[in-house]
Amino acid sequence: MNMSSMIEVNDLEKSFGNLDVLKKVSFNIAAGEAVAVIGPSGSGKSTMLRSLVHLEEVTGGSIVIQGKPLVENGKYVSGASIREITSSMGMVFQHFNLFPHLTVRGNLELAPRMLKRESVKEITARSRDLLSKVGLAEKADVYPAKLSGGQKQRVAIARALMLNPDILLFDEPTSALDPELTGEVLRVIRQLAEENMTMIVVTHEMNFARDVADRVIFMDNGEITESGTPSQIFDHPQQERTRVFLSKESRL
Ligand SMILES: Nc1ncnc2c1ncn2[C@@H]1O[C@H](COP(=O)(O)OP(=O)(O)OP(=O)(O)O)[C@@H](O)[C@H]1O
Repeated sequence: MNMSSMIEVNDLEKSFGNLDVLKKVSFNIAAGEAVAVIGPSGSGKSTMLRSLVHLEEVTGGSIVIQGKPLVENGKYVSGASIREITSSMGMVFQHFNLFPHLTVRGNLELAPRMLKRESVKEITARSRDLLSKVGLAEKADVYPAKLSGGQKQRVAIARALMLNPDILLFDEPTSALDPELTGEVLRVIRQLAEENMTMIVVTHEMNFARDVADRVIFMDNGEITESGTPSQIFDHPQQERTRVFLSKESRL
């Protein structure tokens, strides 16, 4: 095993009935790498990401997280190990998934308080720090309904950071936002990348993928058809399908 490998995926397969959504997908993510996953709608990007945190069952292949097997021969390991392994990963969803009945601070503190790994004092200190980090210190006692989409997503990122994840997974974090609100969210993700957080970002934001990612993975029809530096993918795409996709992406 490569010791700096945070995620190793080999021949991952997923079918919904007759539909093969992931067809022997393989990739590695190194510690500190920021990887953007791009590709046409329905190509399997979200399914791939969700498989890493057991939000999907898979039908074949293996996943190893920080040297620990999570999926072997298409089967997740036992329940306790799944929770232990997936707890090293934080996930941010397209639709924020905040708890509407909890304040911003309540959203951040819920999981750490339930886990009881540290004192309430430590938890409240960290939620204050993380809300400052995402520029929302003054919103701690507000309910999500009172926030803009961009603010909600920044709360969701702070919440994901509360459990000190080693890896962050973003599933189209700006796709539900009005264009004028994407910048504030992308800035936070960019800052995390600059701090060398290991991350996978599924995105339709081509400029972001080009500027922030260390590596870009292109998925098409359930397969990784290209992987390389942003310059390799955007300036010299090898595959005709990649060229067609990039030329159609209106935000490029
Ligand atoms: N629960 C499900 N049951 C059946 N089919 C599903 C299910 N979830 C996803 N699919 C199908 O799997 C395929 C891949 O979906 P996925 O969401 O992973 O693609 P994607 O690349 O993330 O697309 P997008 O960019 O539109 O979000 C699609 O054809 C989708 O319709």
